[in-house]
Amino acid sequence: MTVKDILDAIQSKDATSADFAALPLPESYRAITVHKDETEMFAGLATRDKDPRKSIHLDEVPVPELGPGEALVAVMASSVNYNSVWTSIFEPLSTFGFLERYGKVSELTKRHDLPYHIIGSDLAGVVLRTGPGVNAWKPGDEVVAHCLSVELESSDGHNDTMLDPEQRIWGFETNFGGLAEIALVKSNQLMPKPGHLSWEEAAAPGLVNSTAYRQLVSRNGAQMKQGDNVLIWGASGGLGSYATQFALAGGATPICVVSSPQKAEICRKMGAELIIDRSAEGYRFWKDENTQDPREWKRFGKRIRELTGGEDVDIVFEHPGRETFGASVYVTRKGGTIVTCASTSGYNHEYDNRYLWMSLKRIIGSHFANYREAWEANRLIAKGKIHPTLSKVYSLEETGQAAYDVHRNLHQGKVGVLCLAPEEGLGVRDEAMRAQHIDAINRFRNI
Ligand SMILES: C/C=C/C(=O)SCCNC(=O)CCNC(=O)[C@H](O)C(C)(C)COP(=O)(O)OP(=O)(O)OC[C@H]1O[C@@H](n2cnc3c(N)ncnc32)[C@H](O)[C@@H]1OP(=O)(O)O
Ligand SMILES: NC(=O)C1=CN([C@@H]2O[C@H](COP(=O)(O)OP(=O)(O)OC[C@H]3O[C@@H](n4cnc5c(N)ncnc54)[C@H](OP(=O)(O)O)[C@@H]3O)[C@@H](O)[C@H]2O)C=CC1
Repeated sequence: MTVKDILDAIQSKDATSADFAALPLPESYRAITVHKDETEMFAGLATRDKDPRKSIHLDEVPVPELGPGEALVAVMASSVNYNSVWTSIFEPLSTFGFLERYGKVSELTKRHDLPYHIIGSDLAGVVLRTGPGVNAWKPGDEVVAHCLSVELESSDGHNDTMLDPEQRIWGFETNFGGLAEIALVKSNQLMPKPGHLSWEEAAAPGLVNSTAYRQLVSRNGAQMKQGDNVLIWGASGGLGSYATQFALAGGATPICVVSSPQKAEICRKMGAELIIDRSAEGYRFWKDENTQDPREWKRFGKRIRELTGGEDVDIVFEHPGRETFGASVYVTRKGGTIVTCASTSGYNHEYDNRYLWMSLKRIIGSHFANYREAWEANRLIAKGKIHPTLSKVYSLEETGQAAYDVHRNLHQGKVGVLCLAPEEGLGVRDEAMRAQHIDAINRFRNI
């Protein structure tokens, strides 16, 4: 039995759940990995010069044992997230520490502590097997998976599962991720695959869409409302392309920050009208490595006021971190919110706290999403209210290049990866709905 037989079953129109359940599992499968004995390979290099193409490998690996509450999924497509870039450059720390720590939780979690890390935090595919205690999903189900892995043995996580002390990001802080032909997930990561999308389109939104939903829309985040002005950094990037759609769909006004006319055009195509090209404007929020320039914050704020007709922003959707955070705090309206989920340009932020406390602003930390938030975000995709922002699709063999593109900010929106899917465009089950939204689905393609 090989993965080819699995693919044949998925592509045959009449395979039933019983047929999938009867398919023997292969002994091994192909997966994107980083290697524990290479974690020092980039020592001494600047972040920018650490090249994911050198650390990312395509290996044949054994199928992991299936535990209670888990599912093995045949992965048709996945996508590249920035967390896989971090893993591949071993920053801010090697992810093998996470696997070692997880391996100590129980006899079963020991499986995760391996000399290789199978990475990837998105997938679209078909359930192959479910473990004991799984009733909601069965072999043959077409699914996407969100990346929240929780144990939920402590009371702490039972109001909001993101607060579980054993909360992990699957494929980053756990092994057996989605950039592979087969993945191991907890069954409470599974959600229905939107029928109007191909495998690679369905795999693209997952992580960033759920994150942007919690960060901007959810009561756990900024609770955006109609009429809010929302400043969105990297508005045509992974997170930003969903934040922009949420702002528009929710009756808010996005002020999109991008770094090229091409990216500005993408934002216009999404329906945004207020756009700032940070490269063209030449903002230098830092005079040197240690000193910010408040005059530049003010120049940025003035530009926002010009665009909004004199208003400041209610919410800043933050993730660049050190480079922009001082400006983000400054330009937020009195009583407004800066909601942050990352620090791509550096995690030691500096801002002038007088502008925070005197103007009663709030900083909210946000991280991924709980199952319900991920479900609601996926539901919006399934209803055609929010669309994938897939630009380019790579083969599994080319994942290193795909991660390099994201690391170097050469991409737009999301970058997809075909895993078992032999070509793009497969897996669409609802052609009528697709036809209704085809222009929006293709907005980011091949630009
Ligand atoms: C969905 C996608 C998301 C993304 O893309 S996010 C971007 C990528 N992710 C990242 O860049 C984050 C990567 N992770 C990290 O950098 C680290 O992961 C953290 C900085 C988040 C945490 O570091 P750590 O070393 O794990 O945590 P500690 O808490 O500093 O150290 C653990 C030890 O410190 C003890 N400790 C914790 N809090 C306290 C306290 N308040 N007072 C005293 N001790 C404390 C603990 O118990 C434990 O101890 P013991 O080692 O003995 O188990
Ligand atoms: N905590 C969480 O749950 C999550 C955290 N993240 C983190 O968020 C970050 C962004 O992820 P994602 O959106 O997928 O990445 P992308 O690279 O797809 O998009 C980020 C965008 O941010 C902009 N940007 C990058 N650097 C700077 C800078 N120095 N100043 C201003 N803008 C900048 C770029 O847009 P432009 O050049 O056009 O301005 C870029 O397109 C990563 O660090 C990632 O790890 C991501 C998802 C979930």
